[in-house]
Amino acid sequence: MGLDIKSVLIVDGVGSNCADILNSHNIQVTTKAKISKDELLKEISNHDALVVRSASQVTKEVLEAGKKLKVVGRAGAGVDNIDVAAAGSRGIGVINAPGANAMSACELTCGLILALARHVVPAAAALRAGKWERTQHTGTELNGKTLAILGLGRVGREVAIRMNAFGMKVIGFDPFVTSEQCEQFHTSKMELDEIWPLADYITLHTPLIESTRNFINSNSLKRCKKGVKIINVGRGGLINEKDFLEALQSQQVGGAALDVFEQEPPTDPLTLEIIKHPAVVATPHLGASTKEAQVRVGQEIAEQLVNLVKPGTYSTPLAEVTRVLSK
Ligand SMILES: O=C(O)[C@H](O)COP(=O)(O)O
Repeated sequence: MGLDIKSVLIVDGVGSNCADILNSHNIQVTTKAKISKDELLKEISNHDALVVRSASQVTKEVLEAGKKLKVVGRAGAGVDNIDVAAAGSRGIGVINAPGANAMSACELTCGLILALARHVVPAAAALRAGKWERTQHTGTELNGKTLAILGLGRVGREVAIRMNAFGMKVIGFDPFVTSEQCEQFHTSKMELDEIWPLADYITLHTPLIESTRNFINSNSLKRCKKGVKIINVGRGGLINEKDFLEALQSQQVGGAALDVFEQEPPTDPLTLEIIKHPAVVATPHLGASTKEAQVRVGQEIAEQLVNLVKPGTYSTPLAEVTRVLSK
């Protein structure tokens, strides 16, 4: 017997295919591309399930207001915007679509590494402003440089495969991946202490949890090569922004490409100073923002929800973050 899900609230601009699939199974859908915290608190009481991307914060308060709420679906990978523990203690399941946007996040990461190496963004901005600057934008080759990947999950290992093809030496850190597994994607597994002094580029692909918060801080940065380049398409909280700004100002960090921030959209003056720094390329959390990824995440979440109502309808496996649905 499946869950009784009659009405789903979909927010944060999740692809319309998600609603179409649910509708085709007679599940009612209310879609609000943008929703304020107050509106969410009010609206959630009418629904059995909620589908979000990263914009909405599914706090304990929201979960408590969801009197009928049985499931929260994350149309994407990271569940750091959902209070998973509070959901678990209320018997609310949390599901996600962990692999569905990995390729898009990987491709943005690779593009940003190339953009940093060849000064693409500042050179293009100068030319748009009418300045023909060639010597100022002499870059460096990636061939022979060392790329450190922190977090060798779905995104990290795809980045390893592609940047290896550019002739980069790929080293990586992930306590949950063995050296033998790393060999399959041409990566040398190392401890963090070994990685800092070797890396020319460091890219972050760990989830944001207590042990990874502020992973990049003054201590780690001072152990890096002067001029190290940092790419973050993971989560803003992985970098201590105060320490990072200081490292940019002292040129200890020689370049950075940042797609995610501690607060989104960013309003903190310190974050804004980082974004405006000439050595920084900043994008507005676009890692998963491709047509293909959005179709996949919308479909995966909708199919998982339908399977919870009518078990076995789709072959999509349940990506359950909380283990409460089966209780
Ligand atoms: O965790 C994720 O899946 C990515 O950061 C994408 O977030 P988004 O769905 O808000 O684009």
